[in-house]
Amino acid sequence: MVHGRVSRLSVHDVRFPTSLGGHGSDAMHTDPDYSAAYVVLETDAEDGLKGYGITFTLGRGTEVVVCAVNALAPHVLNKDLGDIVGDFRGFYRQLTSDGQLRWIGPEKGVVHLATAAVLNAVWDLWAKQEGKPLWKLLVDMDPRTLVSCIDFRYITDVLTEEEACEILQQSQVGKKEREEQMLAHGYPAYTTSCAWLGYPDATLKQLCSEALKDGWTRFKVKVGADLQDDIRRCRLVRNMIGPEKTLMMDANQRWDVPEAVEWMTKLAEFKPLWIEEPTSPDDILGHAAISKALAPLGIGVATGEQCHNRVIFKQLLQAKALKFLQIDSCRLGSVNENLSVLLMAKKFEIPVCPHAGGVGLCELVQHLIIFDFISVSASLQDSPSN
Ligand SMILES: C[C@H](O)[C@@H](O)[C@@H](O)[C@H](O)C(=O)O
Ligand SMILES: [Mg+2]
Repeated sequence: MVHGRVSRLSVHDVRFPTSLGGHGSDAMHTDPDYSAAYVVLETDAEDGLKGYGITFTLGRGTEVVVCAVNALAPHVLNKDLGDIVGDFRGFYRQLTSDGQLRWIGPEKGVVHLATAAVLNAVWDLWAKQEGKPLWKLLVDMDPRTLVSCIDFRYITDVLTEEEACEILQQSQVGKKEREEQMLAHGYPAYTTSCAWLGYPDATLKQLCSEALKDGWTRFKVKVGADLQDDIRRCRLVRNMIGPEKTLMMDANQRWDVPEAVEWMTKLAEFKPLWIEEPTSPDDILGHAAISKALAPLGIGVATGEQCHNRVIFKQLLQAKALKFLQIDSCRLGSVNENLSVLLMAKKFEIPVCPHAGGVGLCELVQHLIIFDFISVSASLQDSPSN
């Protein structure tokens, strides 16, 4: 039983100097300091449990998100946790509809990142009070309760509450076996850690050979800044991993649409499974054009880490603009909004491969993707997450 009144919300600006070693660097973020706006919720309950939630940020951006979290705090403080999760859709709607704060969103940008951090902390506290990891809390929840956490506003043309329930009902078959499979074998993953853009070739080689020794079979390489560099680096990695293992490429929004097609045509010889974020994350039709042009080369488009909200994901799916959908546990409005995107992806039969290249993201998103496999997609095909 969830209980307690929220008595304190604190938010910390946590930063790691990753830019010093070029860790996390890509064609657009050349000096990223992996950081987080880190929220802690306390209640007056005697169990002493706290809820921890983050949103991923980069360096100085963190101070802006911390401000936004503080601006949202009055919505949470002195609220009964039972009331919050008992009407989670209403609470999500309350946070995202704040009459003054929504002007600097709505449901996008800093204010949405802050919403994610706060709601991630609420979910964490709920799971802790139930004595379960988050994925298990979700897996054990009945479909009606699960969908009652989702705000369906703006997506009912594609997914209604009834349809969402049906999807969850249908996936009840084989759920127990899939849960056992996850507990025994875990979820397949890929690594990005070998090939950040700022790494010299020697580092790339060393990390790649270590990753191969550790048993990795899927590798993502950063591309997009300089074509000749990309050709050299992709050749190096492909030669090291051999023809059978999987290679993905990530351009972090560097290109215009025709440029993306041209550039990827030149990198096609390295047989990438996908090109991630080839262009602006807001350009739905641009992604669709790139998808269409690259399909004959066997290259899929992946995107989502900077996709603002469920509406953009809805349109990417409607426009057949992506072959791999990358949810982010901190960019969308926490579990609540991610649930709606997982269900839409299932409806369109698009595999979900979460984004996790940042501090804390792997830890968070594993809960969502394990839930997705057990309770929604029921498939591991084409779905490595990093
Ligand atoms: C700045 C970050 O490291 C990004 O480069 C990273 O999230 C990346 O896009 C990824 O897909 O992991
Ligand atoms: Mg990426």
